[in-house]
Amino acid sequence: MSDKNEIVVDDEILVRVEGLSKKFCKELKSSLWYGLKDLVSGVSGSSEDRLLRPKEFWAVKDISFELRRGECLGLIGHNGAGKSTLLKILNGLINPDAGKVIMKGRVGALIELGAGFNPILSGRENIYNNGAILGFSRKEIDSKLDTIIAFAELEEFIDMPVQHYSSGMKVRLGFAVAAQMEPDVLIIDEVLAVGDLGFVLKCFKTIDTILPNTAIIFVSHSMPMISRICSQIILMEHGASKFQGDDVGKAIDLYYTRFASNDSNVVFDDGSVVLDKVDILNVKKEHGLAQLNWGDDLCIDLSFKNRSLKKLPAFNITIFDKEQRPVALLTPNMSSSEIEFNTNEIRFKIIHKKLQLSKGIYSVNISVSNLENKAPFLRINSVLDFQMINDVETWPPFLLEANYSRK
Ligand SMILES: Nc1ncnc2c1ncn2[C@@H]1O[C@H](COP(=O)(O)OP(=O)(O)OP(=O)(O)O)[C@@H](O)[C@H]1O
Repeated sequence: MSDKNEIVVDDEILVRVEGLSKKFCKELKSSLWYGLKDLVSGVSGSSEDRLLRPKEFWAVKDISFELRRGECLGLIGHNGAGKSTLLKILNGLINPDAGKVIMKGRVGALIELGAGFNPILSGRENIYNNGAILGFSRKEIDSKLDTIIAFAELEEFIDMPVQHYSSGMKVRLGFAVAAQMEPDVLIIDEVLAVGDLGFVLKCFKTIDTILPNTAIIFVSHSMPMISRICSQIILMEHGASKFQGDDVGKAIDLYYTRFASNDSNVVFDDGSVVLDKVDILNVKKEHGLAQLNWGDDLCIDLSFKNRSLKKLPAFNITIFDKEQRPVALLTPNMSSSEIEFNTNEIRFKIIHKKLQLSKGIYSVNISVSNLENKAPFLRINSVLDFQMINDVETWPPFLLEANYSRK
């Protein structure tokens, strides 16, 4: 087996990770006992490292990747998938049980809110501390200080102890230090989500600026953010890689598919009408999920039991994307609409021709209300999910058909 020092990292590759694994124990008592046993027997590095003992599990399992300057790796996955643990190993905060990490150059990291800061020191003193850790001289930090403080927009509070900063202020300072110190490798965990929109936009602008000279590893649950900056993705599940590659759209689709559920949620119900059946017609289904090709007709079949309505109500069908943003409303019915309505049931089909929603998973909310005064009778969220299939990757919610012709 080759020794860690023998591996030659080619010039361009800034991060090389090989077969990285980390196990944790679910129970404190066993964890302490194993820790003691490992200390005594000095098993670190032995073949036993690859085996799980009772109550242990793999938080990170056999992860490998390479990253060059200008590349941004997105780590995505459900809560507890192992993303932060992987980042902490990369940043040297915890040791792996197996595998190797080779990093080149200066590593900037924004991992946990406030981590890397001494809470009793001021923002200014922390900038000097962090700069020194990154290998900058006092003179070099002096020359960057004003830019960092201005970027963090903390001029007024820079001499206040960091323990009194708000979450957003800590993130501003952390990102300003990490990004303005010209890192070769920049590691960013979920923390950006704490900043306000203005700061997040500023961070993205900075990431765009430094990316050509930096390798970035970025963890987020926000798929718009991931798709905005990442050139490759690892989708983690229970520590292992479920998908790895540069097809960012495919990775995000897979991520969303894991959260697709048929659980509907009644949010308002006065008992006057009951949903009996809802389905999408003329589609193929995979694992119960209706699949439409881009440009297909959307045809929803609906039946309600009528308990007490005397008049035809209004039906509002809203389509949401997987981030739960409303993307479209189907035009509500009018009193003249051809809906089968009687004292027992209400039945109809609702058709939208040539649906041009972008690739991805969507859910449908239904509300039934009084046609005249809009008073609600029934509202059900996520009454069904469907998936739009398309070869074309698009991030805006619609891919609208367009014809190009001579003037
Ligand atoms: N020090 C620790 N001791 C024991 N278990 C730990 C420790 N740190 C993390 N874990 C466990 O490892 C697993 C992975 O956690 P991790 O924080 O890496 O997940 P994550 O993908 O970053 O999740 P999230 O999206 O919630 O931030 C979880 O089951 C967590 O409980």
